[in-house]
Amino acid sequence: MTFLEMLQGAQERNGSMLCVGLDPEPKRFPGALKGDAGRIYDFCARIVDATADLAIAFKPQIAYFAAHRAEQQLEKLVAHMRSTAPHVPVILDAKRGDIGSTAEQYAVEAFERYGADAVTLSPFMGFDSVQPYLKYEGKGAFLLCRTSNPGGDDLQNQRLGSIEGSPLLYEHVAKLAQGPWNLNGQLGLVVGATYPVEIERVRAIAPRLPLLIPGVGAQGGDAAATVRAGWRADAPIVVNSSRAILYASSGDDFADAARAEARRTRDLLAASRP
Ligand SMILES: O=c1ccn([C@@H]2O[C@H](COP(=O)(O)O)[C@@H](O)[C@H]2O)c(=O)[nH]1
Repeated sequence: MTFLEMLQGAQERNGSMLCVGLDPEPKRFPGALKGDAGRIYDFCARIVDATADLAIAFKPQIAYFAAHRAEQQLEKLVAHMRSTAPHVPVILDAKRGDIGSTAEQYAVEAFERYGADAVTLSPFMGFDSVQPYLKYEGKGAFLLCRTSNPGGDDLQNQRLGSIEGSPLLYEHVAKLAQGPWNLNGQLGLVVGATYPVEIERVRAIAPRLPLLIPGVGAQGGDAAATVRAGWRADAPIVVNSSRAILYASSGDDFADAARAEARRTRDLLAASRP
């Protein structure tokens, strides 16, 4: 089954556009887990168990594991997701981007070591930095396009020509991903929920691509405006929330609180569909 087929399946089965982001910070863990980097797996597995029937995808952010020397816990966590929620795809948020020979190693890391279904990539180094990932049949890759952070303006909103009407950089990335770069049909784009106008623009350029949309929850993006701008029946949107779900409670009820916040967000997204 391809990544896109998995996404469609999870969207229908769980009635969801919500991606549960896994950004574990031991200092924010509750109770007996607090401060213990050796318990990252335990914390995340509880979140996975509590939200598996509410999510279109899980998105572990690799930095939160690597920073704590917890790569083996990430491997174990992906194996746990496979057995608990085999229908929910795993997007490894790694934002890789390097020359082809190095990209090949990053692709092995994402798809063979961790067994992810999709990965996030920076398109900044061009097509040969993306190509190694496309050789993995059925695996997905989301290219950073119009990111959720304010500094995204610095490059992504620059015009590529001097005349009025020349495309902005993020528009050009969307065109490449929708067209000539999409060799395996599994490319998608990252567009921030903090910029719904740009989501609408990306949707117009790339009507058939899945969009990974971080920025609701802790970053304050407008969930309803996001769905209005990006939703299409035939191209999933994957709206990520990490901290707002993971740290919905700092007490021993953290998994129940995470479930309640995930359900609230899933239902808000569903109710905002045009
Ligand atoms: O443009 C982007 C691309 C990726 N991210 C990642 O998404 C989550 C957001 O976490 P929240 O706690 O929901 O704010 C995090 O892993 C980022 O690295 C993004 O925020 N914006």
